[in-house]
Formats: sequence, C-alpha cells, structure tokens
Amino acid sequence: MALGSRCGAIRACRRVLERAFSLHKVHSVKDMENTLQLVRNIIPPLSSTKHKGQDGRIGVVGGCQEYTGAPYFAAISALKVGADLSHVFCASAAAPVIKAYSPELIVHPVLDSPNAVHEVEKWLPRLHALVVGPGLGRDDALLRNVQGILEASKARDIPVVIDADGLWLVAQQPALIQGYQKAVLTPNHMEFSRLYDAVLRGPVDSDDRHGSVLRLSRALGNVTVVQKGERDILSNGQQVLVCSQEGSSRRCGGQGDLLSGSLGVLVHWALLAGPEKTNGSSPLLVAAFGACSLTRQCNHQAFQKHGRSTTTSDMIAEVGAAFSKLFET
Ligand SMILES: NC(=O)C1=CN([C@@H]2O[C@H](COP(=O)(O)OP(=O)(O)OC[C@H]3O[C@@H](n4cnc5c(N)ncnc54)[C@H](OP(=O)(O)O)[C@@H]3O)[C@@H](O)[C@H]2O)[C@@H](O)CC1
Ligand SMILES: Nc1ncnc2c1ncn2[C@@H]1O[C@H](COP(=O)(O)OP(=O)(O)OP(=O)(O)O)[C@@H](O)[C@H]1O
Ligand SMILES: [Mg+2]
Repeated sequence: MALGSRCGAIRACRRVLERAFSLHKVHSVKDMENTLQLVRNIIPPLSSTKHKGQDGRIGVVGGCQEYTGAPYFAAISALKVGADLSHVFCASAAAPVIKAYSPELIVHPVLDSPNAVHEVEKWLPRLHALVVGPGLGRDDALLRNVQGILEASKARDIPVVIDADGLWLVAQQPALIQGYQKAVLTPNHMEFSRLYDAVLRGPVDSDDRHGSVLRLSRALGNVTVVQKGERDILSNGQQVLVCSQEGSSRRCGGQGDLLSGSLGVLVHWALLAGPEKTNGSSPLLVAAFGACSLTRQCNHQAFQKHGRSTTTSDMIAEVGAAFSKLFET
C-alpha cells in the first residue's frame, strides 16, 4: 500500500475509534442532571460574613468603536450571576457608551492606549477571572495589546475565558494559550471552524462534532473547548459533555456574550471549589456546563414571554430566575 493511502487509512481508523470513544462519553438526560448537581456544588453560599469582592471580581477585555453591546452583555451577566464587581477594559471610544448603559460596571478606557498592557496589569492582582474578546474587533494594535494582557494573565495564573475576537487572535497564534490549563474557549460555529483549521490544519468533520471538539482540545494541550450550537459540545480532551438544555429557536446576537460573562464567574467559583466538589470532573468543564445550561434556560424563559421579539436584554432579565430554577432547586 502506498504511504499516502496507508496514512489515510490510519487517519480514518483513528476517527472511527475516536468517534466511538466520544460517543461513549455523550451525556444522557440522567448525566445532564448529574452534571447540573456538580454545578450546584460549586456555587458559594451567600453569607453575611463575606465582604464585597469575595464572590468574584471579573474583568471583560473587549469593546471598541463598533461593538459596545457585547462587552456590556458579558460584564452585566457576570454581575447578575453573582460576581460582586465587574470591570470592562475597552477602547477609549467605547467607554462612555458602556458607562452610559450601566452604572454598575467599572469601565477602563485603556485598550487603545500605548501602555494598555501595563494599565490592565495593574488590576490583575485584584481580578479572579478574565473574559477576553466580546466586542473586541480585529484592529491589529488592539490585538497586540490583548496578546500582552493574555501573557500577563497566564504569568499570574488567572483563569481566562476566550470568546469572539479573542478567538480570532488565538487562531492567528494558538501558542498563546497552548497547554494553559486555566483557559476556556467558547467558539460559535464559525469561530470553531476557523480555530480547528488553524490548529489541526484541515477542515472540521461536520458529521463528528464530538470528535472534532475532543481533537481540538487535545491539540491545544487539553484547553477546555465549548462549541456552541443547537447542542453545546464541551471537552477538555478527556471527557466530552453535551448540553441540550431547552432554549428556543430565537437567535438574536449577544447570547454568546451572556454565556462567556457567566462563565467568567463560574470558572472562578469552580476553581475555588476544586475537584472534590466536582466529584473528580474537571472544574472548568463543570463551570462551562453551568454557563451553557444557564444561557439556554434564559433564552427559553425570555422566549416564553417575548417570542420573536426576544433580545439578549430580555435574556439578561431572566438570569436570576433561570439561575434559581437550575441551581437552587
Ligand atoms: N451587540 C453587540 O455589540 C454584539 C457584538 N458582537 C461582536 O461582533 C463581533 C463579531 O462576532 P461574530 O460572531 O459576528 O463573528 P464572526 O466570526 O465573524 O461570525 C460571523 C459570521 O459567522 C457566520 N455564522 C455564525 N454562526 C453560524 C452558524 N451557526 N452557522 C453558519 N454560519 C454561522 C455568519 O455568516 P453569514 O450567515 O453572515 O454568512 C456570521 O456572519 C465580535 O466582537 C462579537 O463579540 C456579537 O457578540 C453580537 C452582539
Ligand atoms: N441552533 C441553536 N439552538 C439552540 N440554541 C442555540 C443554537 N445555536 C446557539 N445556541 C445557543 O445560543 C447561545 C449562544 O450561541 P451562539 O452560537 O449564538 O454564540 P455567538 O454566535 O457567539 O453569539 P453572539 O451573538 O453573542 O456572538 C449558546 O448558549 C448556545 O447554546
Ligand atoms: Mg460571539
């Protein structure tokens, strides 16, 4: 057999095995309930003895002239889920707009400044997690600054959720997060294809979503990957979870931002709780499952009330009730 066709056969064989392996790991409804229980285990109790900040200080890195909604959705979602303080590090043009949306956010107009990395670095010791990418845009100077911020965050071992244009940056330079065990990537359909192509140097096998997510996570050194879609597929390269919590058929923009902002808080809570509380499962995977379930439940509840006119703001208004329904039963 020629070398080329032998390699092809080996690859096909590997796919079949991986598919069988990943199907093995697919979640049943009972597994979904068990994983939701693990999410409940990582939620810190509300207590009168805690001080402001203890339940989470989250930073969102994103927001430029064009996109001000996305960082707002992510940062306000972090607060609504239960973080105490939510910061936005954005380009100067976006800052007054985001401040005007909400008095609850702390907004730093630094991302396009020449010393952006230093300006954000000053805050890093006080932050529990960063959400990088919502509404960031693809300006080269901004992306260079974000590269520096990511490097500084890794050096401090700060968990990072990477979404939207943060994933664009990672697709250009996968080495930025290669092997970083405190990173979670949350690609949508398009972002996943782009990343997969960049890292595995070939197109995604659309018939094998589970295997594709597993392969991407492994190729990135077991970074946690959440592929959003009709069902969300989550993997840390060892385990594959599927979130099929009922949502709706309404696909307004911004739902992914709600997910990444919520995940920022849940990642912090999960790492604080540790693997004893997640029954040996990866805390980041459990956190990601929680954020996916919550986003889809918000979508479901908002759609019940608003139908076709549902927007992400309507979903954010549901965070409290959706959280109680899923996690405080
Ligand atoms: N209010 C705001 O400020 C908001 C700002 N946002 C910010 O916008 C920035 C760019 O983000 P993005 O998601 O538009 O990025 P990108 O990778 O170019 O993908 C776009 C293209 O992908 C495709 N496509 C998508 N899903 C698909 C699917 N399931 N199946 C197939 N195709 C699919 C689809 O292609 P089309 O159908 O148009 O051909 C679409 O045009 C980023 O900063 C983000 O945070 C948003 O957060 C929203 C709220
Ligand atoms: N076809 C679908 N059916 C049900 N839920 C979906 C579907 N596609 C996406 N979702 C859900 O919508 C949420 C956001 O996913 P989506 O793919 O829209 O992200 P996004 O494109 O990054 O969003 P954004 O507009 O914020 O950038 C996720 O919770 C996901 O589970
Ligand atoms: Mg998005």
